[in-house]
Amino acid sequence: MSLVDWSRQALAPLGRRQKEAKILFLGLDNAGKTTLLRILKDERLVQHQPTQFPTSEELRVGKIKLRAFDFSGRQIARRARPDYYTKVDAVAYLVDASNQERFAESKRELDALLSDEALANVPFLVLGNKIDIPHAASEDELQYHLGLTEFTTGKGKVNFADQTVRPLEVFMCSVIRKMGYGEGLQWISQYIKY
Ligand SMILES: Nc1nc2c(ncn2[C@@H]2O[C@H](COP(=O)(O)OP(=O)(O)OP(=O)(O)O)[C@@H](O)[C@H]2O)c(=O)[nH]1
Ligand SMILES: [Mg+2]
Repeated sequence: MSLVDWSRQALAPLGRRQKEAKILFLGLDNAGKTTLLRILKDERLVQHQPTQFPTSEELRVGKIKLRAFDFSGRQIARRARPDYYTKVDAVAYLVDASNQERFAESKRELDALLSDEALANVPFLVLGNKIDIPHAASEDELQYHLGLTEFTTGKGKVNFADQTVRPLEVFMCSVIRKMGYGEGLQWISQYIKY
């Protein structure tokens, strides 16, 4: 930690600042992570270059303050992330639901994340994006291809008495139409504890 960072931390008023939850936006390249993050951040729909370096943004979902981390989905960059995997409160995993050819690849990546020790018990929101494209997979089809059919935990209110399973749900969305992801983020925000 640099001296500047250290003094900034030391001077932050204790307990006054609301805690930020840490959420990772993951998924293959071209899934729509950066487009979603930009819309959440400043409501703007912008065409992006593929992400090169991780960035982070502060967001708000309801009362919850989030620090969202956006990564490159390209394979070569995926290995460089473990540093970011500590103390994660939630993962939003995006899949391009219109690109059936990459479902198997997306499943492999998702499986690797779900079995990553550092992310054990972290709630996962799977967003099936691009449903504005006519041949996009349905929610059932996507669940099937990602091998999640048996593992989703329910979209309703949380039953906190049963905390033995990792919260995991699939929500379909179209980021460019600004629909669907709001419900997903509301759902996952129930699991973010303070
Ligand atoms: N049709 C459609 N296209 C979308 C949607 N969301 C994103 N896109 C497009 O998908 C492409 C990739 O979007 P990005 O947000 O850059 O994808 P990314 O996941 O950040 O990709 P990397 O940074 O390479 O990992 C862009 O051309 C977007 O405009 C959507 O809901 N529908
Ligand atoms: Mg990106």
